[in-house]
Amino acid sequence: MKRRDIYLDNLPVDEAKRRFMERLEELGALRPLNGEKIPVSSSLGRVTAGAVYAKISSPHYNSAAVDGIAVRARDTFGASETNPVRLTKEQCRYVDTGDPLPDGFDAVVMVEDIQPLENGEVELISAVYPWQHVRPIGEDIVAAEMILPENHRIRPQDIGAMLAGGVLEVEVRRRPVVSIIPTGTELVKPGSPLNPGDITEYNSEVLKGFVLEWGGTANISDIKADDYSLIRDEILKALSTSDIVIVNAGSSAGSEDYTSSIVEEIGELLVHGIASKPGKPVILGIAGGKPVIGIPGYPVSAVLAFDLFVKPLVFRLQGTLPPERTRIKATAARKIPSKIGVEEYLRVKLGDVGGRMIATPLARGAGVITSLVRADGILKIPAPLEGFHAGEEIEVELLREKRDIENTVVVIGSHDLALDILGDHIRRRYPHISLSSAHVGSMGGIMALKKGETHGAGIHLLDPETGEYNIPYLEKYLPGKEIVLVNLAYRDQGIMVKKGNPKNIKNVGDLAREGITFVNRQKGAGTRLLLDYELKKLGISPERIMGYEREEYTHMAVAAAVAGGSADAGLGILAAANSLGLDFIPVARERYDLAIPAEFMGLERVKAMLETINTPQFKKALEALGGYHTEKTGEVLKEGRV
Ligand SMILES: Nc1nc2c(c(=O)[nH]1)N[C@H]1C(S)=C(S)[C@@H](COP(=O)(O)OP(=O)(O)OC[C@H]3O[C@@H](n4cnc5c(N)ncnc54)[C@H](O)[C@@H]3O)O[C@H]1N2
Ligand code: MOO
Repeated sequence: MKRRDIYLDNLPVDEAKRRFMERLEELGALRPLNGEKIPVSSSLGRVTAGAVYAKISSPHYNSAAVDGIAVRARDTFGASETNPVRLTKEQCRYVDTGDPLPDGFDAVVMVEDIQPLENGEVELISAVYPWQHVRPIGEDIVAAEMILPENHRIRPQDIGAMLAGGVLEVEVRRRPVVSIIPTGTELVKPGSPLNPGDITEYNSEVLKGFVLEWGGTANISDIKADDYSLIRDEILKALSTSDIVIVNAGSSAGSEDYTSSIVEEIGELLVHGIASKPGKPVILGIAGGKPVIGIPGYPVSAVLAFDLFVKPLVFRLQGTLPPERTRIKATAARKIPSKIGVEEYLRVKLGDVGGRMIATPLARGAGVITSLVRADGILKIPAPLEGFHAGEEIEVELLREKRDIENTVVVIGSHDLALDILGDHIRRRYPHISLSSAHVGSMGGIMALKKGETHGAGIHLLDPETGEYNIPYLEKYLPGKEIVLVNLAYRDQGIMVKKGNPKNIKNVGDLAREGITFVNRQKGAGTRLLLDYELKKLGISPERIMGYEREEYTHMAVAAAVAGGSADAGLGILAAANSLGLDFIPVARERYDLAIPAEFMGLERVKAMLETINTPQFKKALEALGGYHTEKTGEVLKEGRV
């Protein structure tokens, strides 16, 4: 009979860590690994397994520190401008920087400070003291002196010091070996044809990448199906060849989640389940004196749990501690709710706007690996908190350099592929500048402008009264604010339907037909306002559209819903339809603008953005998407107080 594992614990993260580390410590499993001798020239990044001592002194002879003449200091005593001292040929020798100091000499005078005379003699107008401008034996390193202590991560300058000290080989800690076992009957190797239910196995490569960054090595085993004895045998094999064993997935409460029972059978199960989100179903155990860790299957959970529990081990086995991430203070852009009793790790985007660091949360789903790709930082919400209010000060751990964030222009508002292309083109022209765009709809963009949280808003808001785009909304919501309104493009909006238009949808009116399911955009999205405007013109009430309430946040998400078959139609841009092979029924040509507060126009990153918008390369790339029109692209449509 299949046994279903139920979580044993819901331990606070710190408590789980303490329990695990203390037991490993008791067993001696955290002792730094033994050393191995390797050439100094390939020791970069490795950790010394013992102190390193110099074999020779550096310099190993007394050497001239400058170009000039070697002298005996006492011969120069008393020299002054009014009483120059004359040295004979025997009393001086010309030397270059680095030359050995000739026998019997004890100082060097810089070539600039001597007055050569015709007969080979020289005149000095100031005295020198003994050993002036001489690098004596051992100035840098004295033979037998300690160059590096034990447990020191070797840097380029350390390599220089060792080689100068005559050390050619160094004893470094063996790299910790981490075995990673991907499990799951649904998993297939990257590149395999994908049938419904198949999942591309990529966690192991992500985890391996981290192990390498941390100084270890990783072995990835073949994918193991969800089978108790297969997984157990693989763990036993891995224990004999590695220092840490990771089982990926199968850590939750599913009927095929065996890891915790296996750990109980072959060793000691210390923790199953922590009060963290993501990362909850972690398994911490020990077998054969080595850590065996069950890491959740969802990619973000996997990365987080790996960071919490495996990173410290990889560093400890090398005799070091993990580096700490930089923390900065930021302001929460919106309310960030969180469940009490669970420590939450939220990925956030950061924007440096008007002197404040603004943090906007990214998608929370544990399966959204791109939230980690896009994240600038991690916000840890402590278990006792219910989250944060909008505007509250929070502390964020940086995943990117602060300088890169400070060189990022923030555009919040409606989603448009043109922004992705713009970001790419800005980076081509200015490698140090990036564009970060958050997709909250046109109205969300205007609100972000109002709150001073963005350098620009991407908007396409049609005023149903006047038929005018954007300006009436700026006047209404940002009265008196100095704004520069720049056109990004005109674009075709239309109904996206499956290839061949199987439901024969011809216009907006058809969306209300029996049997048609629709997928909408979120409230405040310009595309949704356009739909409402078109429906109103036709006198169709939204309730008649099946799926009007279903909201997606981007054109691509709407296109994906249509391509995936969960909706028959959705409103969006031609480029989104094209990219997923959908048919497109044009509805309107609309104006998509960037609204930029005048106060930001002087910023280098904003200037770089506006300059890039005006390049022929950018316009050409936009046109190539299909459905974009660039006649007005880059044109300032309004400037000044609205
Ligand atoms: N009834 C409950 N179900 C679940 C709970 C719960 O508390 N009660 N917790 C959820 C949480 S939280 C997580 S996290 C997941 C993790 O469960 P597992 O560790 O058992 O992982 P799987 O269910 O096997 O996989 C989850 C997901 O990730 C994909 N996956 C797995 N391995 C890989 C890999 N190597 N590369 C890429 N993707 C991978 C897998 O196919 C699934 O889609 O459990 C919840 N369930
Ligand atoms: O805790 Mo799971 O790890 O949320 O996704």
